[in-house]
Amino acid sequence: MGRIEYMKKVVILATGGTIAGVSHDPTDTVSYHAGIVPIEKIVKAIEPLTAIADIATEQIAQIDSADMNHKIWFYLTERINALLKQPDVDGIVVTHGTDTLEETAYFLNLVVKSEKPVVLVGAMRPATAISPDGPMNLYNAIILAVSRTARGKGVLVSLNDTINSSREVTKTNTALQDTFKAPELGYLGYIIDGCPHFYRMPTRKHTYMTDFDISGINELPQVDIIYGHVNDTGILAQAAVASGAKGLIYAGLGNGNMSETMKNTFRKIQARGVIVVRSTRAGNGVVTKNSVLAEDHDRFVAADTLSPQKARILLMLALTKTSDPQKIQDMFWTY
Ligand SMILES: NC(=O)C[C@H](N)C(=O)O
Repeated sequence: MGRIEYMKKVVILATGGTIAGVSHDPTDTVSYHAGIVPIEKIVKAIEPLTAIADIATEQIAQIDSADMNHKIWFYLTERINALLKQPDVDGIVVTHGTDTLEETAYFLNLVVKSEKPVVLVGAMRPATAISPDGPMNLYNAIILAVSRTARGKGVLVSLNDTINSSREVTKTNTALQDTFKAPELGYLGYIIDGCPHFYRMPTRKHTYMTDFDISGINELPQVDIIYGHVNDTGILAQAAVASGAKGLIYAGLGNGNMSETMKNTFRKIQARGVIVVRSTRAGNGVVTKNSVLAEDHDRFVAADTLSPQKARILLMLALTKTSDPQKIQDMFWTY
């Protein structure tokens, strides 16, 4: 391997989160305010970054990721697509709060149109902690963003020395640094001593391979998530539709199963043209077109291995193209 001939360029789009968080006491790890420290200041404090890339920063937002919204998603998408069209930009890093990071990552995974690396990163400890995780996480994210091996693998998520696919990753622990995992399908790889090690490839279509283009639209159809439980009444599902939902994700029991009450509720809702997707509250596993619901195969869409919150994103985008349940089912087997 020869020397790097020119400095690769990475643009960091900062949205806030704990990586930019401030606490009163440096020993606090969960009591703090997210989204305070400007990205420029964070970058300046990480000396080794200057050796690996030419870095530009844009402060897109400064929020706790609980306040992430579709408007910011649209703007992020527009910026990322425009920046990645520039020949001098090699990759993008998005700093983000961890609570909804996986949702933004999967959304971008479906709407960014480039093979160049896009990496989402955050932190579990605020910037003011005795030993914050943000600086190392950001360093690793930049490493990935300039890496040839990260190209064409869809939007990636990197925290705690790991590399995850945005489709599969989820936050698994409320407070610990070791929280971003794809519990069942596994990490794509690790970053060790500033070097990415990939072991797996995402197999589902992403980024430049998808059919989704949001450049001509400015809002997504309303899709709500209904959480399944014993003695479910269907009232919340009906309320969602009454308030304008065009699609519902059912975080169902086991393999997307449901009570007779919910079957009847969802059949009526589906007959009105609202798309009903069966997902699971189990946290792992594939939701299939199972035999228990055989007579409803054509009525309800199966979410495959997507979590309810990611199924919601795919359904919103699918509804920008079609409201045919069969075509939407195909998209759930594809993305
Ligand atoms: N660790 C974090 O970033 C959590 C924070 N509440 C956020 O999502 O913005």
